[in-house]
Amino acid sequence: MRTPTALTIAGSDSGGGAGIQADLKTFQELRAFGMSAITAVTAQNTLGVSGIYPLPAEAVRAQIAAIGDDMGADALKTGMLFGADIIEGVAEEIRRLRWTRVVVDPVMIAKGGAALLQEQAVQALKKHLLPLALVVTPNVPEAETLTGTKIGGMVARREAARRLAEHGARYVVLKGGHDDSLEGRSVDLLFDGKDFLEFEGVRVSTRHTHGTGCTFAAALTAELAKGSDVPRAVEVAKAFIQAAIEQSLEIGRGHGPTNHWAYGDRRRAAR
Ligand SMILES: Nc1ncnc2c1ncn2[C@@H]1O[C@H](COP(=O)(O)OP(=O)(O)OP(=O)(O)O)[C@@H](O)[C@H]1O
Ligand SMILES: Cc1ncc(CO)c(N)n1
Repeated sequence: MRTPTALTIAGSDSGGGAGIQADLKTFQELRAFGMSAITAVTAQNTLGVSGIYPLPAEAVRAQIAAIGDDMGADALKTGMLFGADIIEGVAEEIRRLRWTRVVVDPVMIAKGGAALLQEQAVQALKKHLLPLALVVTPNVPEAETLTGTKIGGMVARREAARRLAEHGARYVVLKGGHDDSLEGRSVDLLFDGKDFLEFEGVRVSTRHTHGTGCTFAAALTAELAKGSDVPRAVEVAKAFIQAAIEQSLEIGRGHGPTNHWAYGDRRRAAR
């Protein structure tokens, strides 16, 4: 069998819990060959972001072109893109290379409040990238920014998912990490343009949730690279992040990373 390949176009997290580092660890755990195009370097740990150093849009395009013109990618995800010029360059490369298994994680703000996407870049994301997305994976605040509406509970989440699909994304996963209206549960909503599916997990009481969104989207991308359809890929991604949050590593003094090998450990133990 040909080796499945997965590409992440995202920012580097020096702390290793989010961004490129979370993505590559997740790809590896799920047996997809991981490749990366770095958009920005962040100085970051479990306490917060202390520096952001974006790369020129040209450098991001060159990395994507180097991969696309030789190795190809069975699926890709985008994470922190920072600026409108980077977004436009990424969108042009995705179109040029005719990549279709595209997961757009519309990363905007780090847990500590640092802006990972410039305000004026939100329009560029909507205009250039959402139409290329097979799946878009906003959390609740990101969906609020993208739709310009306040999202209070499950009914509002469904409405927001419909609106996001109108921007061109084929599937929308509106994640539930920030929705504490459902006591004891964290429920992700999948919309395919017609029907809704819900993916439910037990809400873990922990502060170690740094990089949950990146890790979830990376697991989804790895499964798509291996040929899964979107609902199945979301199911695996949900199980992957659930294990990674439950089996926390207790690293750092703040919001620690999730455990990227927990899902694999569970699978091996179950055999
Ligand atoms: N405390 C929790 N317990 C169980 N699952 C959780 C918890 N927090 C988040 N999740 C799950 O983790 C995944 C990511 O969701 P979340 O909404 O937190 O993403 P995010 O805000 O984009 O993450 P980040 O910005 O930290 O990378 C979803 O599948 C969500 O249901
Ligand atoms: C580089 C990077 N990407 C994404 C996130 C969101 O978790 C983060 N904190 N850092």
